[in-house]
Amino acid sequence: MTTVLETEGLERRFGKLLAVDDVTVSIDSDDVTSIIGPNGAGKTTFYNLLSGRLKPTGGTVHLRAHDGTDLVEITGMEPFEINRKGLSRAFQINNIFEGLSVSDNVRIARISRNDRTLDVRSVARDDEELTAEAREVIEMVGLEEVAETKCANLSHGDKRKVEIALSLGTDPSVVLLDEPTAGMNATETEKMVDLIRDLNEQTDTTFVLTEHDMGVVLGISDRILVLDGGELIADGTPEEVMQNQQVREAYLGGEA
Ligand SMILES: Nc1ncnc2c1ncn2[C@@H]1O[C@H](COP(=O)(O)OP(=O)(O)OP(=O)(O)O)[C@@H](O)[C@H]1O
Repeated sequence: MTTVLETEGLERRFGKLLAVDDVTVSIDSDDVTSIIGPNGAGKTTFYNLLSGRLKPTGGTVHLRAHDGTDLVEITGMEPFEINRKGLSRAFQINNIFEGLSVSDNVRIARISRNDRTLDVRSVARDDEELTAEAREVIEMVGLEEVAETKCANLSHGDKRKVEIALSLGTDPSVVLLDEPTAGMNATETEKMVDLIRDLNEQTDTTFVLTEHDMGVVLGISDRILVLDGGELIADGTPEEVMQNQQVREAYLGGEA
């Protein structure tokens, strides 16, 4: 077991409200981890604290960088710095350049990763390397057939794959996904679940996701973290979490 991401006593207050309340977790690199909880439980705030969009009012966050052996503290860093350290958040499609092809989108993600500038000459000079790197990422997510298609013309499912490709293009140690199957039909959902599981197993990247669809959560997760009222009320395997009485009451209304 290798810890890739760790929070200790993480807290975020908004006035009197504790949106994230003393959350301590360590995420294992072998696991696909899902974060669930009812509306307002603190999932988005937790993600925002991990990715640097919000500063915590207490506690710490540590990350194992892609090429590093030790955990480094990322608490309070700016989002771009955290991204450079190896934590990438895949937003729901809105960071894709719709007018560009899949391949060009991934090339841009690689350029930002490699500290290359968007200067045309430097892109041209690095062209072969960049193209090979982009192709590798595109193959990882299974978008070879639409590599030269403009993103605006892709299906919803393929756009979500591009979003994952953009994250992978930055060589992350951890990718945070926001509801990766939202808006997908059953076939697309199944393919996305398989893709995330395969990538988690076959790459050095660890996937963490928030998801409302319990079918997806149970199908994809090695481990589930349950937030309620900002507190971590359960942390375990799907079986353990589904058996947890507090989870049944708080999250599933005691019906499960
Ligand atoms: N910027 C903010 N200012 C004040 N309160 C906030 C802010 N952001 C979130 N909150 C509050 O913090 C709590 C947690 O919200 P958060 O969005 O993190 O929950 P969530 O689990 O992501 O919910 P959902 O599933 O509905 O997206 C809620 O009570 C919310 O109203």
